[in-house]
Amino acid sequence: MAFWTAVLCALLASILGGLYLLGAFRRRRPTEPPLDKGHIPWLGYALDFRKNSAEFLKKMQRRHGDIFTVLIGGYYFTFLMDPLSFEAIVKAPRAKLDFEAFAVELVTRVFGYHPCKNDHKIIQVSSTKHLMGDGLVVMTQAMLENLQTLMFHNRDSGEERSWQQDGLFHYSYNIVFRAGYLALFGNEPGTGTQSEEKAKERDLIQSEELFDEFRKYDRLFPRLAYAVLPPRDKMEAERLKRLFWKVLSVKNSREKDNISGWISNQEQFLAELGVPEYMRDRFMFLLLWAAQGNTGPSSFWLLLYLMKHPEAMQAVREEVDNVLGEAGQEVKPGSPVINITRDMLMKTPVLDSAVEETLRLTAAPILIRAVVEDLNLKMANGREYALRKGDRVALFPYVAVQTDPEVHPEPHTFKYNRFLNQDGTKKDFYKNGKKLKYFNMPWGAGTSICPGRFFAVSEIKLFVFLMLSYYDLELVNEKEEIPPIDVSRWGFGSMQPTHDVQFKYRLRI
Ligand code: HEM
Repeated sequence: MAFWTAVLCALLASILGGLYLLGAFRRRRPTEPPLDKGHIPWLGYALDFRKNSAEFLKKMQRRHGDIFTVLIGGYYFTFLMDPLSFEAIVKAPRAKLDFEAFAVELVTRVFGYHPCKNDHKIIQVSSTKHLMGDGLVVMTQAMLENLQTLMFHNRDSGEERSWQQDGLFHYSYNIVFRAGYLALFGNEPGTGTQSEEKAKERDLIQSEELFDEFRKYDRLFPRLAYAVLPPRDKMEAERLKRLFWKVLSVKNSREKDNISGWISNQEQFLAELGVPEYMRDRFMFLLLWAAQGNTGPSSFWLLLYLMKHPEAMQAVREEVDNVLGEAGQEVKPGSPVINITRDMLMKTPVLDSAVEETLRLTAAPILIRAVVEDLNLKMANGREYALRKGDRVALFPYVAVQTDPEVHPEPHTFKYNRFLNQDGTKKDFYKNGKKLKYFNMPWGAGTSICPGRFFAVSEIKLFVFLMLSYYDLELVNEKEEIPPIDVSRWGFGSMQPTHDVQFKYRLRI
């Protein structure tokens, strides 16, 4: 009898435990945000969220207002949709809201890298030194040289004087990815003129191959991150991961010239902390992904918007020509390639606004923090909400602010000078009559803000600068509409189009 009682108790306990895990007992407490668990136990709204996060969140916002908690794949996410209240999340101390807990899981799954507790600090220190200030001057120069090698390697062959055709997304992503990769991870070594030419040739070939493999991984990435890859794609992702670990390995990098301080410093820091070499190889893959997965797509969108908006193209072209003129440079036949310095890139308010506008429309990260201890969240309207330990808090600025018509009128229209006042100074943005601190958040915010943002903007601007200075650009079909955003990638940074757009380019001189 006692035996059967024990079995019954164990059964009951496991059923109750199972139901608890499935979220059956969770009820909204009086001070908590509205709770919506959906209809599927444990999964909650995972399928709707995964299908189109932006549409799902807009629907929830209409239903529940500016703060709500939803169940997604076993986790309770509280979404805060009021940008006036973002500060409370962004500035919360790590002891209360932690961004790393979530990142650890993702990074292990997608890069095979097991984070150590100093990673974030190492990234921050190296980025401040090498991707900002004086470090950025060096990186801008390296990026420029590699862009020029890739874009003009057959300049004298006469080939580029006639119209060339390509997909604009493919072209932009390819060039910006490869130039960024070479600027960060170094070039093939070459000594003497002959072998220098050979080294450049090897750079061209190797970076092209790497880009092809990167794109394969890129396409798998959203489903890999959500852990929903079918077995065959999972195997392919595994193959690609191993390939990147090998190509970017510490051992291979020792053979390179011009490896950036950003890469070598971080590798050295990890080595000093005793992180084994095979794990450092994996970290390099993480860095490649973070550094090269967004800038190419963003460059594509910017060029496309400029081509679809002649008044924007004209304004940016004029600015680029003026900056070149002021620096005493001109693009003319037989002249050496132009030199674009960091200083020159600081004198382009119109291009800056066009970049910012492009990112507003096409960069859509989701910021996620784990709630480390129970806490009260104070909203800008004075209301307070209790957040539970173990839940997650999330911001999706693309919906909450970047496309809010009150903050950015006609939010889905590209306006190249949206971020500028008449006198060329930077504009302020308001909601409910209050000035917003967070009105565009392509880089995230707070401790997890993108440490490569200044370099990223330099990369995009250099690319556009060169494209506009050297080439006439036209869409093959001028009437072609701007393609929609691929909604499967919401939350991962720069969005990609559902399909490419054919364009033509020809040397202007
Ligand atoms: C248009 C281009 C880019 C966009 C839109 C972008 C956006 C972002 C965002 C939204 C995050 C994380 C936010 C979060 O988790 O809260 C991030 C992280 C990061 N980004 Fe960027 N990024 C870009 C380019 C770059 C470049 C060029 C580099 C480096 C050369 C870079 C390096 C990193 C790194 C290392 C992290 C992780 C930081 C950490 O975990 O401590 N990014 N980026």
